[in-house]
Amino acid sequence: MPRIGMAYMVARWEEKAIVSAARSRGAELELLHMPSFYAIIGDRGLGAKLPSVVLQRSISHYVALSSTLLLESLGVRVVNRGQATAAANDKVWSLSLLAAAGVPTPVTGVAFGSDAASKLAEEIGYPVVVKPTNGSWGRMLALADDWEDLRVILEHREYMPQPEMKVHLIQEYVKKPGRDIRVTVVGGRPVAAIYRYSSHWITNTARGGKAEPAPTEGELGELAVRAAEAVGLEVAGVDVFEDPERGYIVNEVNPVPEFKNTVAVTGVDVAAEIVDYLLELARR
Ligand SMILES: Nc1ncnc2c1ncn2[C@@H]1O[C@H](COP(=O)(O)OP(=O)(O)OP(=O)(O)O)[C@@H](O)[C@H]1O
Repeated sequence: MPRIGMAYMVARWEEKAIVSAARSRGAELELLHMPSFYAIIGDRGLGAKLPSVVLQRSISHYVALSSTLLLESLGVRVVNRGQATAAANDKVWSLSLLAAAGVPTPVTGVAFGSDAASKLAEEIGYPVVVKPTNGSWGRMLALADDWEDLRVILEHREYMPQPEMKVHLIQEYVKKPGRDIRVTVVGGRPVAAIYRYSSHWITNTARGGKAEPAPTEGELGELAVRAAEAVGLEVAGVDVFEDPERGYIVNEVNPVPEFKNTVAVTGVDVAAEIVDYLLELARR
């Protein structure tokens, strides 16, 4: 049996499900607890003692990226790769890759000062969404119906000390039908999909929306796979909006997706799909 591993920080529902899926396949999944882990960059001797394939599940974007790059320097094959994780963690980077691959996305612009941001919002057309380039769980997302709203949002951002707050990512507001879609892609296949409903415009389940199964076959699944591939992700949570005129458009791709709700709603064993993919890579 090939050796596989999982880099993690805290064992959420997902990490526990991955451990059980490996156990039920008789596979040994070695747990690499990132807060206790350290290594010299490029130490191939240490790399030889580690599992040849490691799944990255660290909850912090920063730890996930740095520990992936560190493990890669030791010669470990990490899922997802560092390059893909870096791109997915940055909305400007990932949206650029999606656009280059011809994957439809919300019209998005970037401005680096308040005047420029106001001109950009005019060009995109109100209402607009302002989001951090590296956010998750819908944190710090703001909706501006007009210039007055945008002025207040930009003023708040100007006073925030974080340098990334000077990068204004402004996006058209997509008139989605009270829901969005999360497609989970593993190894180039759309394994499960759910609709996430909410009366609030932020429909992520992380904010408490309800969910239902969505189809994985056909256009939706194919688009999600193209999006994951464009960013180089092997395991991905692809967030898709339904636009009344353009149809499916990809909002973003997540490199360490949560899938508890997806499993509860669809019954698909996402953890088993991930473990099978790791085992397949480790056997190569
Ligand atoms: N341009 C938009 N138009 C309409 N709704 C949007 C738009 N952008 C985001 N939303 C809503 O806000 C939610 C969160 O947005 P987004 O996914 O960009 O934020 P996030 O912080 O990266 O969340 P996560 O990474 O947890 O999915 C989306 O699921 C969607 O419901």
